[in-house]
Amino acid sequence: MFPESANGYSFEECSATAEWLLSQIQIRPLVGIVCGSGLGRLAEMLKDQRTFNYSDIPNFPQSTVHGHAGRLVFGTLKGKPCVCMQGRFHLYEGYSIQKVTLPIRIFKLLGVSTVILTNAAGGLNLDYKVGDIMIIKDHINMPGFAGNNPLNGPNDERFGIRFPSMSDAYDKELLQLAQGVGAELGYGNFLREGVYCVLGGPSFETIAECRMMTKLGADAVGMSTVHEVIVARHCGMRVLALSLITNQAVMNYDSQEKANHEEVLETGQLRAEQLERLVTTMVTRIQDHNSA
Ligand SMILES: O=P(O)(O)O[C@@H]1C[C@H](O)[C@@H](CO)O1
Ligand SMILES: Nc1nc2[nH]cnc2c(=O)[nH]1
Repeated sequence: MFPESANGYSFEECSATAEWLLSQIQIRPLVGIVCGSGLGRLAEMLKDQRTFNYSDIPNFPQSTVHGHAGRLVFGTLKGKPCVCMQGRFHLYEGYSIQKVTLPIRIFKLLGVSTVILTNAAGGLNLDYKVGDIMIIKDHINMPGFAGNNPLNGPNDERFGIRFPSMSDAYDKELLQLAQGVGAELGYGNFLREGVYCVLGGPSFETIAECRMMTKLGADAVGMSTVHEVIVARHCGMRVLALSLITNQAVMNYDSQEKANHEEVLETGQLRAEQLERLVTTMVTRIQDHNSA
């Protein structure tokens, strides 16, 4: 069925990883950041860094994708304690969905209350341009429709409830803050708000699939984030998620365009600085909450 069966890491295993990390660092992060494909430079903005290779962290999977460095970076952004994943895990790497989302539970156990996720995505909305930044207001979870949900398996109430709502997945206050900060920074003409649709990847989508997703109400398509959002909300953290539109999804049979990972990484480089400024400014303005 799905890789490595339904069961994830136990609360005790997650706690062991979190305690190992806490024993190595002085700071107690309040904000957790996940960097999308080609967007890892964000982690370099942190001051007083303490960096761990994923290979050195107990229970952590390894990054296998170009553009995902595979490092967990602790530090401060304008004085606010943060932890940043410089590289995330994806279903198509062959990891179970529980393994893909393990770091989010570790964030929670480290004391994080707000999670900011970034990703690279294909633009489905015909008004979107390459280089637009889309604040995610909602998602469509395609693997979830097929029964692949990170909360499958026994529920441990120490993380969260059995049946969490997802109608409030994306925090409205953070979304407004992102809009406000974006306007202040002069990003008005490339800042969007829309619906992200996740697929398993690693193949990019067909023209018919893109047309279908557009009809379903998706504005952008990608291969990550949603599973992390579900796990973050399950354990009560607030979520903001941003998609960088790195390429236009191919919607026409006459088109010669083909989605490719190189273009995704190149667009990441072009907009990295603006995305970094948006995230860092937001982090300084976030009010701390203990839970959502
Ligand atoms: O980690 P993200 O969602 O940013 O990565 C996207 C999806 C694939 O991993 C890759 C395709 O180019 O970029
Ligand atoms: N599925 C998918 N993921 C992406 N990540 C970046 N661009 C794309 C895309 O066009 N499709």
